[in-house]
Amino acid sequence: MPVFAGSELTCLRGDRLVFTGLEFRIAPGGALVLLGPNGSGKSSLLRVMAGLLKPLRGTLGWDGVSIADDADGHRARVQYVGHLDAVKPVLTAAENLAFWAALAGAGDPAANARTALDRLGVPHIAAVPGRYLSAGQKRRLNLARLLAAPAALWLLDEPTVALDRAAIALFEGLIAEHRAQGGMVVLSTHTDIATPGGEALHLDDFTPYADEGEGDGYEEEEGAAA
Ligand SMILES: Nc1ncnc2c1ncn2[C@@H]1O[C@H](COP(=O)(O)OP(=O)(O)OP(=O)(O)O)[C@@H](O)[C@H]1O
Repeated sequence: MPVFAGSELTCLRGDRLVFTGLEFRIAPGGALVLLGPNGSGKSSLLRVMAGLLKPLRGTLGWDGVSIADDADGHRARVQYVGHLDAVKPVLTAAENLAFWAALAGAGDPAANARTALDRLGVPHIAAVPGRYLSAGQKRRLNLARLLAAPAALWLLDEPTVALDRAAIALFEGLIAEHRAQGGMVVLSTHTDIATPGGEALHLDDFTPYADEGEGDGYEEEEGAAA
């Protein structure tokens, strides 16, 4: 059974030490909920977990194999939904999803796209260009990626922002289904998202003391986007 784990993780953004000595472990069917105030490092940790940001120190492993030694394998098992929109404005909702499905190697990307939009309760937006979608519709479209391009590990940055109550309930059902099939979920949130049996990880438990950093701590990373 694969286990996704991080050990002694330290993260630097610009010249700011965001967290240090962070540990986590997640098994098939598991859920990890990242909690903490603004700026405590939830998005940074998700990006580290996705392999998009290199930790300053520490290791990440999947089934005992270092992610650093198997970047392609890790990319294939991860679906990362950040809070910046990944919706291409000139493509329709269905084309956006089919693009993601094709990238993940789906046999019939258009069919995956249709099914995913149905499951997210928005089949009617299939032919609507991304630029005309409402904030909540865009969010549903981003989450539909999880179904159109399936992956074992879902990494979700504030996934319920802009969602209405019905969509949140629907999304909680999708998480439960994914976990029941052995999938894993890590998500950050400032609200309650039902993840029965999930574990909470409080980022502020790993915040270094102020004098451990250097400078003003707000120097931007080279070529980085949060
Ligand atoms: N590209 C960047 N360059 C420099 N510093 C950054 C960059 N991105 C984030 N940071 C800093 O890293 C720290 C952690 O930010 P992060 O976005 O991970 O926090 P968060 O817990 O997700 O916050 P929120 O709850 O507001 O979304 C913050 O102090 C932020 O200013």
